[in-house]
Amino acid sequence: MYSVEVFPWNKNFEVGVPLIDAQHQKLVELLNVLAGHLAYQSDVPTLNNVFNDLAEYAIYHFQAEERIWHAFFPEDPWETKHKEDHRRFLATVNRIMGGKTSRPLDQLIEEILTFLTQWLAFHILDTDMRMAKVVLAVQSGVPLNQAKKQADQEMSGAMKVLIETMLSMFDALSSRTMQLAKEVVERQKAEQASQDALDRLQKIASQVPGLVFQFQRFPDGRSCIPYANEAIRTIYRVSPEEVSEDATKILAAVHPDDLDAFKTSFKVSAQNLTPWRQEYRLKFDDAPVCWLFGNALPQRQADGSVLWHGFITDITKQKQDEVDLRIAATAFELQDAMLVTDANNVILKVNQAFTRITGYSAEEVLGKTPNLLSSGLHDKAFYTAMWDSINRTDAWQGEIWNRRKNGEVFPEWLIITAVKAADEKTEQIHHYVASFSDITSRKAAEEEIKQLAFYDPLTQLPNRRLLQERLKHSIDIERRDGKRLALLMLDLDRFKAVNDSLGHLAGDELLQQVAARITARLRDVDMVARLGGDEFVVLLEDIAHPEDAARVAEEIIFALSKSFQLTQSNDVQIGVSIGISLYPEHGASYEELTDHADAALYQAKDQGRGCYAYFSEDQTIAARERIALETRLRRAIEQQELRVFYQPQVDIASGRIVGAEALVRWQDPAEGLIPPLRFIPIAEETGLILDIGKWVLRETCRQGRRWLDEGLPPLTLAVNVSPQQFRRGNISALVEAVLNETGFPAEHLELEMTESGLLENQSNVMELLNKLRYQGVRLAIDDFGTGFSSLAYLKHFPLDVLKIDKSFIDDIPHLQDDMEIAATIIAMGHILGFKVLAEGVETPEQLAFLREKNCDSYQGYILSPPVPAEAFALLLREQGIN
Ligand SMILES: Nc1nc2c(ncn2[C@@H]2O[C@H](COP(=O)(O)O[C@H]3[C@@H](O)[C@H](n4cnc5c(=O)[nH]c(N)nc54)O[C@@H]3COP(=O)(O)O)[C@@H](O)[C@H]2O)c(=O)[nH]1
Repeated sequence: MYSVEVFPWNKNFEVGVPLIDAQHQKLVELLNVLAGHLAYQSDVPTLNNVFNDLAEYAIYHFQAEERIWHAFFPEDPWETKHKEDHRRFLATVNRIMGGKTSRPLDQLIEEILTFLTQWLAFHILDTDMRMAKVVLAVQSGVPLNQAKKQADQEMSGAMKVLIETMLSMFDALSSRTMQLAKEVVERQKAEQASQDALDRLQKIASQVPGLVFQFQRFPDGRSCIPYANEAIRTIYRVSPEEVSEDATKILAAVHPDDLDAFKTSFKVSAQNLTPWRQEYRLKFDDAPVCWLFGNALPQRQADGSVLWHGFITDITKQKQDEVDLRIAATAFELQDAMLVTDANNVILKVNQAFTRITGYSAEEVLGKTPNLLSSGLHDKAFYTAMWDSINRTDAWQGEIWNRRKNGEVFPEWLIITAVKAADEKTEQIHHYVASFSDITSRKAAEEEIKQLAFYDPLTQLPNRRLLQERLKHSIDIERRDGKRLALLMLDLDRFKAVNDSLGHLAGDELLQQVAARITARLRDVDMVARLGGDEFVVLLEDIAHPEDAARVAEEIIFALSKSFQLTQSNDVQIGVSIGISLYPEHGASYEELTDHADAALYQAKDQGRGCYAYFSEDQTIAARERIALETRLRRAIEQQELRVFYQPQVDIASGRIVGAEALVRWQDPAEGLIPPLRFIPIAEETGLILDIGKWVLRETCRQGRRWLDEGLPPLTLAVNVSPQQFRRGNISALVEAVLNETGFPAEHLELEMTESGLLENQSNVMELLNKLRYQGVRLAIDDFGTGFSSLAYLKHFPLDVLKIDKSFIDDIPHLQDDMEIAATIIAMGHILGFKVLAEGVETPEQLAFLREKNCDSYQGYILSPPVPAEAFALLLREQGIN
């Protein structure tokens, strides 16, 4: 509650009646409260309350007083006047209160205060005091009138003086006291307002990211920080209090390299009263350097000092970003071409290196896609794999061929990186950054290095190192696949003589031509290497038979035996010796195979020039024999030394010859009749079987026609068809041509094929057999039971005859198993609709068994071995007579 002590309660105010004095004291309190409200300029509602309190209390007090006076002065004029004074008091207070809305508040309060003061002086200190004295006298037994006189006398002197003194004091004091009170209130309000403003500012300052401060510099050089927000603790590591009187600690934190500039900047700002703006660093031993930016406005102070108000922000991150940007900008303009696209692959930015490498300026490519660089050398799968990688791993790098503006295609090493949004959750790609370098020269250098490291500079053939690596790799593959390879070690004969007589240049030229001739004779999968001097090595991969290596060796020997045309001489003759080692027979490493091929080379040389030898002598002999036989067989075919023999096929039920199997023989002029088992395998290996098969078919059909024309009974003539014929020859076309050519009826021709022949040609065998069937030819399965096929499998093929292999017949009737197998084949064959023929029947027991098992037919020595056509015709004729 506001309270200004206008009238501090005084003992002199007491009338002597305790009840009344207590109430007077309360009234004076209310008076002072009112004065306080005047001083503090309270609002109307508050004043209303005070007035109401005053009026209520006055009424209460008046009633108390009046009851006392009435008890002592009933119907006395003093009592009447006293009551009259009380009514006037209330009327005056109500009047003043009634004017409170139309008059200035302080005027109103002053008026009531004046009134109350006078009331205190004239009513309380005079009337009430006087009446109290009377009451006290009457109580002590003094008659009323005498008591009144005594009271008048007592009140006339000192009390009057007191009242007047008090009133004049009030006049003098009240206005000043009120004035002072008003000033105090004004000041308090102003202070409150400025405190509020300061609180607000501090609140704002505490939220400012950075340091808000005042810095003061005095003419004598001292400085201090009168104000700093809390940020000073984290930035400068001091409290605002530590530097409020002395700013030295701040200066101590400034980086030594920036200190002079820091001080100078304040000096200049102070001199010119221009804003202080400065970037500088702070240095603490235990932390990285931090960058600050300060900005403050200076004001000259009355004492000559300068006071800055401003703020300092930490710009370390910004500085780092600037550095990063500078680095990025510098990096962007380095040697590698750079290209930035948006998420749709539209080019947004390229650097100068891009222009230098591609020939396209930035203006020419911005807004386009990198497709304009496409060389067309990569297929769709390449780009699909590339984008797959980018989508999966956000990056791709590799070699790619692109096209320059001038059309030139060039290799580049390309790195593409997808740039995603900072918000990792969205995973949204915003840009692609590609950098690439032209690797034309690098590739050329790599190629050159590779060439030097792995190739012989004279012949451009692989060198020892490359051979070694390739052989190692090949051994791994062959081992896995169970295949074999051969290493041929070559040594040129008479090369030294050429070198010595015609010079090194001629020698070099010869070596180059030798390299070319060897290369020309090899398959793509093979390799020829030059180890140095006149030493060459040939690596043959995946060879089917050991003698294949010998064949290649012979071809090379032959190729190098022809004369060479050199610049200096037209007719240079050399030769070559070749040593052969085989994997896996002769070794399983480069060292073993080369050592053994080398050893074989010495053996070859021992046998005279222009020879080859295997590491194993047996193999050399076998290979040479086979090759010799092959050579002879070729000649035999040319010389028409082949013959067809016929072995009768007999119907078991009737015992009559119903057909014959055509079997080839070689009638060698020197050696005599050579059986097919000696030359058919070689013919298969070399492909000669195609010619032989063709000849046998033609010869058989011609003979068959002749027999028909001679009136012999019609027969089924069976011709063997090798797997090679199925695979490589167009057997259906051949059959058609031969039948047309010879006039032999298709239905009398039977083609025999082995199970393996069928299995090897699975993909198109059904189609082929159907075709042959359609042509009217009969089809038989030879050697049934020796392969892996089952009857269930064979039933799918359009076959007519099953030929039980001789091996199941041989031990009948001695081997129960074979008998059961033969019986089963016959039974099952019949169920599946095939005719069954037994091969190699030599004994009556065998024949009896077959008859018992209802086998359809047989062939075998029991009747006749294969015989020439004339002999077979005799058999037929004899049968006719019988
Ligand atoms: N692709 C071609 N293969 C042919 C051709 N001519 C023959 N051959 C195949 O050569 C293999 C050996 O034939 P060959 O020496 O003629 O032997 C046949 C018969 O002489 C022999 N045989 C017949 N009956 C008996 C007998 O009672 N005892 C016995 N020890 N041998 C007998 O069986 C051979 C017939 O075999 P097959 O062809 O399986 O019916 C042989 O595999 C011929 O196929 C040809 O022109 N092309």
